[in-house]
Amino acid sequence: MSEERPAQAGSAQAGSAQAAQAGSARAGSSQAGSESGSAQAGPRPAGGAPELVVLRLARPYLNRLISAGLLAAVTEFAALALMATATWLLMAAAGQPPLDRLTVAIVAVRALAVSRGVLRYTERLAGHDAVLRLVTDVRTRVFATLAARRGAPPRTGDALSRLVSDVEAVQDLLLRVVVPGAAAGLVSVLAVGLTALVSPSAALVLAGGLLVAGVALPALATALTRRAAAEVAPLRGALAADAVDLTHGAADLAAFGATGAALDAAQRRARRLARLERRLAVRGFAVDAAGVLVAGLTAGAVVFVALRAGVGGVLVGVLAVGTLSAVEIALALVGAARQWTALRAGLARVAPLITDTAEQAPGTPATSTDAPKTDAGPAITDGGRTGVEERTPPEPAPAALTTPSGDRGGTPDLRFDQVTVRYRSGAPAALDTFDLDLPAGRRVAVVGPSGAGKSTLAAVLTGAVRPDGGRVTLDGRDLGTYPPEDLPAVVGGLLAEAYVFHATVRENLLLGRPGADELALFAAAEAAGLADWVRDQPDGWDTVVGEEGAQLSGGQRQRLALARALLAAPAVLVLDEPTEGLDPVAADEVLAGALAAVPAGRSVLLISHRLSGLAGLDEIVVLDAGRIIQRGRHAELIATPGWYRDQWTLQQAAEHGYLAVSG
Ligand SMILES: Nc1ncnc2c1ncn2[C@@H]1O[C@H](COP(=O)(O)OP(=O)(O)OP(=O)(O)O)[C@@H](O)[C@H]1O
Repeated sequence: MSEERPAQAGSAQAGSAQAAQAGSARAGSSQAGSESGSAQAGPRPAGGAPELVVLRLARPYLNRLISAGLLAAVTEFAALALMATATWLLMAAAGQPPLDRLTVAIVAVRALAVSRGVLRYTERLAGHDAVLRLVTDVRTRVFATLAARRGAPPRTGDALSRLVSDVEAVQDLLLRVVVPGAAAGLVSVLAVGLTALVSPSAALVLAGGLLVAGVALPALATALTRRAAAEVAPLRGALAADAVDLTHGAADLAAFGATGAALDAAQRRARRLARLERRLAVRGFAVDAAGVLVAGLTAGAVVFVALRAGVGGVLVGVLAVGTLSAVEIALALVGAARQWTALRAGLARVAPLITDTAEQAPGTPATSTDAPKTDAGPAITDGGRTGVEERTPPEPAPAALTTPSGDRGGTPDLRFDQVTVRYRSGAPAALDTFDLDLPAGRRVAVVGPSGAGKSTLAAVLTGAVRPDGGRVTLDGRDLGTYPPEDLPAVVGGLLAEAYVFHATVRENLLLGRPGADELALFAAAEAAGLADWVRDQPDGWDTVVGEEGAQLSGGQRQRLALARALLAAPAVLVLDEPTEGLDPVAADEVLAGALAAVPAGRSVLLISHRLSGLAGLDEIVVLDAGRIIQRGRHAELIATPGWYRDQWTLQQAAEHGYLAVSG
């Protein structure tokens, strides 16, 4: 079966060229390495091969590691000696010799059987003692490097994966590869030496068998599994990152109708991982079976040669069993090689973080291994359809926000009819018999104190919360009867605390309208007050915004989320606190820009705790504890005693001073 290339996996996962690019970068960063015959997942760290970087770090614990290796060798040798002695005892006893001739062997069998357990325990103790000390050092270094990369931190899922599974690769390298490998090598040499004392020709045959078991088969195992194994660790990292996006960004994915695509991408990745792991297991078992065959053939050949050399019957039996035992010990190298192959990608990911600590200054962009762009999730866009390649955005041509390409029909009339929402039975209603008409083209604001039920209204509209009573209809059709995938095109927009994905600005915007052209992107960014910032970035639309938009200011994050909602341009646009985190002047500008950008004929439901900028709206509804306590236009409401007028006065005073209000 031919190996699938990571890039192909990426394209399959995301179903588009752009996603393939991101997917291959995320899931297959090791491709280059594997193609060039190396299983590394990224560039070679400054300190050389990843294994050498790790082993160099192990220097302070060298004595402990050597002790562990020697104890492992003695343990294996004790096992071999036990088998050989027990065979001699059984075969010699068959001849019914005087008991005193067997005494030494009987005592030896007992001593070896007991000591094997004790030795194994001591070896494990010594090995783990050294390795756990080393792993603590490695974790500290990795953590320090990740923490220092404030300029371009890796994703939470990815960082977690590095801290946990990749660092465990260091542990496994020593405990499962280096120590048992060294022990197997040492015991093999001893076994050949002892056999040579009995029959040099049998020793030669044994040496041949041991070379096949300890060198040829491990090399075969490495060759058969290297490429698949190199893809597994980055895929696991990508899946961890998917989990972060799918959980933290669930509401936004749903609001833009992208949940299915994101889930599909994650599932494709999970299936790819399962396929690779199955392939690794099948090839691994095949090599194991070949190992058993080699053991049998070597034992047969040793017996044949020993008999021809005139070795006595009892000793031939000892040689046969000893050979089986020795080859089995050498076969541990196959397991070590497989482990090594599986560990290499993880080691390659962790090694730069060990060597980086000193060099990586805070704020320094990450190296290509960690370039956030490579980690950007392909699942959030259905990209590859923009055709926009320029690194620096050009000056935008004047453009109005256009609606998405598909004809969605006219704007439907939205109606809330006695809607009641209760999050828990017995708890006060978050929305209590709420009524609202939003005919096509109308613009309504819902305001009210914290906890009044404003965001609950948005949640009902996006289908995230189902009413306990009453109806929400679009052109008379119950909202609940719309397929979830159709709803975002009709009603949606900016949710409270919108999630910004660790991807480029472009990819974040395209979540709103996959395939939007650059003109549309600019129009939305302009309306949200983000375009100047994009133009100032060296990477323009390809600027990576960091996990949850960490590399943006709070205001920029909000503008990005607003631009995405404006780009989506559903028939009924919901804007939940669109100016949250902006200063009053910027908030007024952005709100005015956003409302002006909504095409005529589309409806707007604006949710806000800020009352500035609402004068042009058709209606303002004041909510308190889920109930409507006031409604009317801005001019009417500030002329009427009540919550709205009080709040307006307070907010104006806070923003402009009491003199401005009284004047
Ligand atoms: N997921 C939830 N589970 C339980 N109760 C909730 C949940 N979401 C909101 N509530 C409750 O419903 C009521 C209305 O909350 P909602 O978030 O709609 O208010 P809000 O007007 O948007 O407030 P704010 O302006 O502070 O965001 C509150 O009492 C809140 O505690």
